[in-house]
Amino acid sequence: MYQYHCLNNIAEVGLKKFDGNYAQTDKMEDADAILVRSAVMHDMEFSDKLCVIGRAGAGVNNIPLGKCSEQGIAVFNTPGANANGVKELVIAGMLLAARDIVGGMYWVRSERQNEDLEKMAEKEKKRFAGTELLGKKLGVIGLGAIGILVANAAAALGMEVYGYDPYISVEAAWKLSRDVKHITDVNDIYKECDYITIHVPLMDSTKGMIGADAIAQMKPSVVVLNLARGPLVDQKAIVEALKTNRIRKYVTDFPNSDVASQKNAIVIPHLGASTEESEDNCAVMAVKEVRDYLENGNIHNSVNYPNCDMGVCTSAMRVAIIHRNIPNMLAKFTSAFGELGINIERLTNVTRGEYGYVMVDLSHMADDAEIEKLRAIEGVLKVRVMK
Ligand SMILES: NC(=O)C1=CN([C@@H]2O[C@H](COP(=O)(O)OP(=O)(O)OC[C@H]3O[C@@H](n4cnc5c(N)ncnc54)[C@H](O)[C@@H]3O)[C@@H](O)[C@H]2O)C=CC1
Ligand SMILES: O=C(O)CCC(=O)C(=O)O
Repeated sequence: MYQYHCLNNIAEVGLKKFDGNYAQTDKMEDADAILVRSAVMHDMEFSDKLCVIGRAGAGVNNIPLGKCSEQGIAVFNTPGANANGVKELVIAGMLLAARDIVGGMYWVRSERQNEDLEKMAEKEKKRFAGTELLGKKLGVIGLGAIGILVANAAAALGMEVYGYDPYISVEAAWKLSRDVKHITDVNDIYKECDYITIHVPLMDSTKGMIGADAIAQMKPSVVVLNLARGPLVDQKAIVEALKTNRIRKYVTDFPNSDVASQKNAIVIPHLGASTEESEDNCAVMAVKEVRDYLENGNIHNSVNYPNCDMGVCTSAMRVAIIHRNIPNMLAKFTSAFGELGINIERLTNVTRGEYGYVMVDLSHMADDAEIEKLRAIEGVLKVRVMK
């Protein structure tokens, strides 16, 4: 029986994918698996029992990846599962910035008892007028699951789309509309575009990516959109730019008091992935990944360990070993099994950066004492047995 613990609300349709071999626990220390959305996990301690964290979403900046890797805890996310939800909010954000729809709605509400409302509306509407998206230049920074959808949708709306992503995957490049102009210098986006939207992960290398230098190059009429993570945009610089009308609007999904106090900020309470569809997709994908890992040792969409798939074990026993990626590890494992007189029927060894992962299907069951010998090998971080 496996136990899982939810740090956030995880959609029911996903939790239902756990079968009778799983029970939910309120105690994190008892869990084999944790499911999480945005809860910040950096100060949490993890028990030796914990094998896997399933992030029902894309960003993993709330999870201490280094600590997890060192403790042999696999971390998964759900690439693309909420991308459409975010894309639609980005398009909505551009529309809300282009015309003062919200200001107009508030005005109508404030005058709702006025008998002349209909007539007044025709007179007052010029205060809320704006521009169209058609023909405007949109710069998309980061062409992953979300950036691609935004770029393609904007191109379909008749925008001139500039795309920048020096690390774009081949698969992503195939999905990108041919109407999207490939930009190799992000400064061209800052200088040229009427709308700029950022869709990169928050990492040391991307923190403050849009700062005072970038803003200084932008047109004063620019709208900057950040539905990725607050700190990607230097908060002091953006507040200053809003105060001095150096930019037209800032649309963000990440509220803080300073930004929310600015007249030209459109601030949303982290709603990008808060749609029924995105929540369901993320939960279902996360549970699937967690189950495949716990039951079969297979790794898909891990952000800290290499992908690995040996299907379902048909041998007497499967052993999965997370280890440091240092010389001679494989030789130590195979000779350990040899000394025990256990035949290896299948073996996969994959590495990623500092870590390696070995899965072996064995002809005979190894007992607990024999498995302990594997755990004692220097460089081994976690050993799991699946029968
Ligand atoms: N507001 C919300 O509710 C949501 C926000 N997000 C945020 O959006 C981010 C992106 O999500 P996805 O598109 O699903 O991730 P993704 O991993 O599919 O795409 C990220 C892209 O950024 C690119 N990239 C990395 N560093 C870059 C740099 N310095 N310059 C340009 N491109 C760079 C990568 O090559 C990759 O193509 C997530 O990391 C998360 O922080 C994601 C989902 C929901
Ligand atoms: O679960 C959520 O609502 C947060 C979504 C998000 O920010 C992400 O997937 O990176």
